[in-house]
Amino acid sequence: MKFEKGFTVCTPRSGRNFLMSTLGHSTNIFWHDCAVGKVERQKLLNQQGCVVWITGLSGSGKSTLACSVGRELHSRGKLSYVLDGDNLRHGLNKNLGFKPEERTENIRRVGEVAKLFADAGLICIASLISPYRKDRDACRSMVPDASFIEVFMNMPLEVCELRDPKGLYKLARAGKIKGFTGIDDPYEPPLNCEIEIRQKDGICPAPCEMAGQVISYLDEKGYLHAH
Ligand SMILES: Nc1ncnc2c1ncn2[C@@H]1O[C@H](COP(=O)(O)OS(=O)(=O)O)[C@@H](OP(=O)(O)O)[C@H]1O
Ligand SMILES: Nc1ncnc2c1ncn2[C@@H]1O[C@H](COP(=O)(O)OP(=O)(O)O)[C@@H](O)[C@H]1O
Repeated sequence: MKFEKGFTVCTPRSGRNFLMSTLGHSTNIFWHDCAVGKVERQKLLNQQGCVVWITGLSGSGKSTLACSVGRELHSRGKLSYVLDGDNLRHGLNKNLGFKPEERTENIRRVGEVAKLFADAGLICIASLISPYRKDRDACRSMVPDASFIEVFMNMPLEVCELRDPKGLYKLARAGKIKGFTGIDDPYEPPLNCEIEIRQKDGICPAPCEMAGQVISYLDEKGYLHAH
């Protein structure tokens, strides 16, 4: 019997029903449910698991915002975890470079990890350039119940380039880094983000102000309490 796309209910000799599936390169794999589910974990933590996905150019302030939000949530007794693109490339994603298909795989993996953290009941804050719209949209569609909150760091390239804390724009302009986002690799701004952080009268909001914008959104949408 077909259950849903890719899944078949099978009843082996034990008599217990399993969902058997074929996904990607994996065949004959089974989904095992556990007694404690997301709802119970969320009650324990008094919060709703979700993914706050911060996207923007290098130097736009993604990591700064991610850490400020994490600190503010911690001070309110809420459990969060930051998945930072640069940091994950030191471990989980160290076999990936910056070719388009490698960035796509980078985003896919982080999307899957973020989905697990959200299922664990945490407020998962992912901060990656994630320059391609289709990759971000794929992550959005992985997370259930519309609990994917896309935050666009809408900082002009000139501001990011002026900051250049790691000297990477300088290297990219000198042709010493190829395929640098915003210079010779595209950044596709979101069309449907939940939150946009931008300059006001040519001034970037302070980190605590940017974090306040995200925290207010989470509070208004009920993520900071169990339902
Ligand atoms: N070619 C190229 N383009 C953009 N960025 C580069 C590149 N090479 C190295 N770096 C450094 O890698 C950090 C971005 O990693 P991400 O995993 O967030 O990138 S991506 O989402 O896969 O595009 C990025 O960190 P942030 O400055 O924090 O964004 C850079 O430090
Ligand atoms: N709101 C802000 N106002 C002024 N400077 C900022 C702000 N946010 C970040 N910065 C500075 O900009 C630089 C890049 O920030 P960072 O968080 O590392 O960006 P990203 O993670 O997008 O590369 C850092 O030097 C940081 O101190």
